[in-house]
This record gives sequence, C-alpha cells and structure tokens, in this order.
Amino acid sequence: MIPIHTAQTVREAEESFFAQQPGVDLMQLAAEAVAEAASKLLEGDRTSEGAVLVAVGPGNNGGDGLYAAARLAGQGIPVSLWLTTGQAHPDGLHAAREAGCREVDALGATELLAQASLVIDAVLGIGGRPGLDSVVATFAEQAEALAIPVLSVDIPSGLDPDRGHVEQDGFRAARTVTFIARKPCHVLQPAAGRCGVVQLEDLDVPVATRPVALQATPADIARLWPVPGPTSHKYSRGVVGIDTGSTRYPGAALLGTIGALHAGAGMIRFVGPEVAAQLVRTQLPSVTHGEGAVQAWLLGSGWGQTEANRDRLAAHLGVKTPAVIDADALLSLPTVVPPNTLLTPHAGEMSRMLGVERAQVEADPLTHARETAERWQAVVLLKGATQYVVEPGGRVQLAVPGPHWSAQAGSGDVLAGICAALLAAGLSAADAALLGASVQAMAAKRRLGPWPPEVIAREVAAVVGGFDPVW
Ligand SMILES: NC(=O)C1=CN([C@@H]2O[C@H](COP(=O)(O)OP(=O)(O)OC[C@H]3O[C@@H](n4cnc5c(N)ncnc54)[C@H](O)[C@@H]3O)[C@@H](O)[C@H]2O)[C@@H](O)CC1
Ligand SMILES: Nc1ncnc2c1ncn2[C@@H]1O[C@H](COP(=O)(O)OP(=O)(O)O)[C@@H](O)[C@H]1O
Ligand SMILES: [K+]
Repeated sequence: MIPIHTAQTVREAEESFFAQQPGVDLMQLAAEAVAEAASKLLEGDRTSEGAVLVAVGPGNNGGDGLYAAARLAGQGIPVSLWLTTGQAHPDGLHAAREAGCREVDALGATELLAQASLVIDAVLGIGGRPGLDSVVATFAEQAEALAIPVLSVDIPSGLDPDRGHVEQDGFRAARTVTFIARKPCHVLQPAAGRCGVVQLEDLDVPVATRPVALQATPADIARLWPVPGPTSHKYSRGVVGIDTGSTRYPGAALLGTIGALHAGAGMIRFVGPEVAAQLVRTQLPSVTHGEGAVQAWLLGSGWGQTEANRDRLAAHLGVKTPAVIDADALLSLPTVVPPNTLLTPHAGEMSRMLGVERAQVEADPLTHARETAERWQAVVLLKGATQYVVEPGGRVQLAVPGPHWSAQAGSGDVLAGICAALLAAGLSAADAALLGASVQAMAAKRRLGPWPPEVIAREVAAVVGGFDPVW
C-alpha cells in the first residue's frame, strides 16, 4: 500500500527532520532529482536555443527549479528562466545566474516556448493556493497546445495538493517529481490526470503521521485475494445470494451475477424476479435458483426506484447477513444496516443519500464518503475514476486505478457482484471493496478499449487466475 500524505503532514515531517539533521540541504537533493529527471526527458535534444524553459515562482518550489536550472546549465544545456512574479528564492537565483542561465520576461517566455524542448514548472508547490495567475495559466495552456513536455516540481502548479478537484486549467505534466511522500493530488482524479508519471523522491525524510489515504497496488491485491486451497469446497468459498434486477432492468441482474461468478463465488443462489431469473438461467448454467443459506447478499442493482424497495431490502437484511447494497436500494436504507455491509454508490447516488448536490460530492468526495460511512456505520465504496473505500472511523483506501473506458452503464453492476463474491468468501467489507474495485480495473487494463462490462468481467477471472501461487 502506498501512503498518501497531506501537504501539512509533509511540512511537519520536513520540520522534524530539520530539527534532527540541520546540516542536510533538502532543496539541493530535490533539485538534483529534478535536474536528473529533466536530463532524461530531454534525451538527445539539447541543442535548440532555450532548450529548457523554467517557470519560477516566488517560494521554495521556485528555489528547487532554480537550483535544478543551475545544474542543467552546468551540464552545458541552454536554460532560460522566467520569474513569473518577479520574485525568486535569492540563493537559488544567484546560483542559476552564476551557472549561465538567461532570464526572459513573460513575453520572452511565450516566444521561446515554440522552440523549447522542455518546460520545468516550478511556479507553486505545496505552499501555493489553488489557481494560477492568468498569464501563467495562459502559458501553461500554450505549452499543452504546442505539446511541449512539462516537468512539474512537486505538483503541477495551481493544483490543490490535498485534493483531486481541479478548479482551473493549468499545467499538464509529462512527469512530476515529488518529495517526501505522494500527496492526494497525485492519486485522486481528475488532478492525478494532470501529474503524468509521478516520481517520488523521499529524500530520506521519514513521515511518522498516519497517512490520509492508502493507495493499493496490484501486488497488494494479489496478496490479499482469497485463493482456494485443497480443503476448499463450494460452501467454504462462499455462497452469494442475489436479489437484483426488475422487468425494466433485467440486465443488471445478469451483469452482477456474471461479476460474482467470475470473481470466484463458490455458489450463487439467484432469487430475483422471474424475468431476470430467465436471463440468468439461459446464460449461466451453474447458478442455482431459489432460497437457501448464503454468506452474503447482493442487493439493489437494477431494482428501479419503486415504493417496494424498502420492504425488498428489509426482507434480506433482517438476518444480519453481510450484504453489498447497490444502486436503487441505497435510497431505501434503514437507519441501521447489518455489520459488514458494503454500500456502493457513485457520486450521484451519494448526493441523494446525503441530500446534497452531486457537484458538492464531486468537489469533495472524501468528506462526503466519510459522512456516508459515519451516518450508516458501514463501509462505503464511492465509485468513479478514483474509487474510495472509506470505513466508519475514517480509514481511507484507494483501489488500483483503471482505464476510463469503464465509465459505462453496467460496470457498477458487475463490480457489485465481484464485491459480493469476496464478502461471501469471508473478507471484510473494506477488503471486499478494495479488491473488487481493483481487480475490475486491472481486468479493464488488460482489455483496453470499449469492451462491454461483461467482457471485462470475464477478464476478471483471468486476472484472478494469476493470483494463484501454486499452479
Ligand atoms: N517540505 C518539503 O517537502 C520540501 C519542500 N521543497 C519545496 O518547497 C515547496 C514549498 O515551498 P513554499 O512553502 O515556499 O511554497 P511554494 O513555493 O509552493 O509557494 C509559496 C509562495 O507562492 C505564493 N503563492 C501562493 N499561492 C499563490 C498563487 N495562487 N498565485 C501566486 N502566488 C502564490 C505565496 O505567497 C508564497 O510566496 C515544495 O512544493 C517543494 O517544491 C523542497 O525544496 C524539498 C523539501
Ligand atoms: N472516469 C472513470 N474512469 C474509470 N472508471 C470509471 C470511471 N467512471 C466510472 N468508472 C467505473 O465504472 C463504474 C460505473 O458504475 P455505475 O455508475 O454504478 O454504473 P452502472 O450502475 O451503470 O453499472 C464504476 O464503478 C467504476 O468502476
Ligand atoms: K510546481
């Protein structure tokens, strides 16, 4: 799991490091890493005039950029500096000037841009307020339009380091070199999409504080996956009860069932409406029909919004079996849900659960997901480009991200089915959500393109097969 830390936590780590090791110059270490990354991005193209253009802000982020500029100029690379506010880290500026960097103003920077091989964005880092001055914002847009690669120092300037929300167009980096720890903007969409490849330089500064979130990696998912062993049988692997679908949405039932099956459910008991049952029967011969003991329920997908939802939900929740509650059922929740319940809303559903606007959830997904988890004392999987697994008590994990082709009707139905299979296998709701969302993303990555959700679901089985250490 990759720890994600806020700007504040990183600052505190830096301060306690300085208190213990006052002799270490972190800015030089940061600049060295930036200069190395710049050299790699430049490859052989070092001859054109103004090969590297460094946009420099007034603080320490600008300082990193200036020392990096000095190092690059010291290697004979032509480097131009644009002091975006007219102010700059004094020692860094002195070093860059001494090394032979030349200075340009805003107009000069715009003129040079077309010939530049690389822009280093050292305008604002973790001390910046979100948003860019309009001259800098226009420069960033031009760099993108001209397809000039941008190397961002710490964060693409203008982003809020602690959020995934993007208020204004700004730098779109090919690579971001960040320091000490990854910040939320590096992993939360849509901000993460502006960071390019994120390269972490920890500068040997330890961070003692609890991370704000943990980002899962494919290796974590492989390690945690419940792989069957010699003593496994269908009941020990977990029976999933599925009550999903309606006359209007029978396909949701099939998709969720496909998801559960391809994620390794030991057995499935389908108890949804006949129209959906028929569909399942013709497509999936291993699924059984009718009531019986189950280890987890899959409920809500494709119910449609009807008065009957509250009773349909209550009929299953009475016995305190763990459940994945999806889609329409999320709006009929009782005040208390059984232990190990997983709620799987997207931003629109979460907004209706909380009685706020969708835009509010999108602007601050984490706060709203936390509120949802607290209100129902249940684990929440907030779906979308970034998938948040939030537990009552505040622990936040982020699923392995996947390609945006998955933004299509039916992906969520499949995902709910995958999670239900994991819940039935005995995993906690949080692990079921993390593994389910991650494995679907990993499958989508192996099947890049506009494949329908059931095709991605079948690929899930192939990904899961790769987790078996024995065969
Ligand atoms: N703490 C760390 O982890 C380390 C920090 N370093 C660098 O230091 C940076 C943080 O430096 P600072 O705290 O000086 O902050 P920044 O350099 O990010 O920016 C602060 C300056 O920008 C101005 N400013 C803020 N928002 C603005 C806006 N929207 N438009 C125009 N001006 C704005 C502020 O008045 C202030 O002068 C990091 O991002 C990193 O690049 C590195 O040198 C190494 C270690
Ligand atoms: N921009 C995106 N990038 C990647 N994956 C996405 C994106 N938007 C949605 N998804 C995926 O698609 C799923 C959509 O779920 P949902 O909206 O509930 O669909 P449905 O209810 O139609 O099945 C999410 O769980 C997520 O996996
Ligand atoms: K920056």
